[in-house]
Amino acid sequence: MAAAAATLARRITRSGVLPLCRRLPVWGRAARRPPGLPLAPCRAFSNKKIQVDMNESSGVATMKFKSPPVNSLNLDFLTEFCISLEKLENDRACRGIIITSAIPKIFSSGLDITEMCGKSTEHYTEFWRAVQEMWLRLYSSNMVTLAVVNGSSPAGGCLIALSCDYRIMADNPKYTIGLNEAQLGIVAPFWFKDTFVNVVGQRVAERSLQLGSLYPAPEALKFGIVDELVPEEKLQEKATAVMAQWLALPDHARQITKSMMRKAVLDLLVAHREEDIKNFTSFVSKESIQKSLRMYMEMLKKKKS
Ligand SMILES: CC/C=C\CCC/C=C/C(=O)SCCNC(=O)CCNC(=O)[C@H](O)C(C)(C)COP(=O)(O)OP(=O)(O)OC[C@H]1O[C@@H](n2cnc3c(N)ncnc32)[C@H](O)[C@@H]1OP(=O)(O)O
Repeated sequence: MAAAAATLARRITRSGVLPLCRRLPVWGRAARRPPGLPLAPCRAFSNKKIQVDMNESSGVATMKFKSPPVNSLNLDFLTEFCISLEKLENDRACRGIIITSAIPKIFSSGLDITEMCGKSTEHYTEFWRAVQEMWLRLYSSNMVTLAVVNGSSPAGGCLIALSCDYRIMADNPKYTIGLNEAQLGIVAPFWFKDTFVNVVGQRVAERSLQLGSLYPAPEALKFGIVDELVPEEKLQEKATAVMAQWLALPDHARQITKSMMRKAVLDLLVAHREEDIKNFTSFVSKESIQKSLRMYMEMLKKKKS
């Protein structure tokens, strides 16, 4: 796993996001199975933290986060995420992915705060490169990406949802979503901000980022952070229907449009990747930031007692 991560990191450092030519638009890739053949069975691959099920007849994979207690995004998780995404991206049968959680009430708690506390500069560098890599791959994916947010989704968890093409959230006001970095005394990086702006617009993004707002599901819908609320027991049915609607179009037109809409934001991180890593490592290494993060973790633990 570590070797695979290193290879991924090396590749991205050398050439930026996977070149578009490798992700050429293809008309209805999954629809190429010769008519009359029996439906292919589902294929699955599972690592420690993410379960992936590929339905070959629909061309849709489901990626389920299963990293208790709260699907926090640590280095191992991020590495698995990138490897799974690369496998699916290279699978000509796969046209869409549904990203969801197997942990009740939690989609993802965001970046693992322990990865940003009391570690070395080398560790922060490796961790941040993996965070960048996850976003670059997901945001630039040629597949239709659908987030099924079936629980709370702060910060990095929200970024995953925002990076998808469409977001369905469970209709439960106890579940919250948003970029709450300011509440931790840290700052959402420019590409988190740009992704957010591309979804909700400048005004909502600015206010939400300054306040570090976490929105209960109904408010998240009101501000456009998610596209639809669905009763929890209907999420799967709805996801299948939404995916079918997106996949009814020729891939190439959708893919080129998506690339056109997202290219500027992706290019910016690719061009400033090393600078962004330096910013992160020097910011997170400051004693004042370490103190804020420690206090936040303590607050999380106290909340229980
Ligand atoms: C220049 C740029 C600089 C910096 C940019 C950095 C950008 C950062 C992005 C991020 O994603 S930061 C992370 C933000 N995440 C949060 O604020 C979420 C915090 N967690 C929660 O709010 C809740 O835990 C919850 C997700 C709503 C779940 O609540 P629940 O009551 O179900 O669980 P509990 O709080 O008891 O947590 C269980 C267990 O998990 C630990 N935990 C929770 N979140 C994290 C996390 N993000 N990282 C690491 N650990 C986390 C929590 O402490 C508990 O641990 P314990 O069992 O040992 O007490």
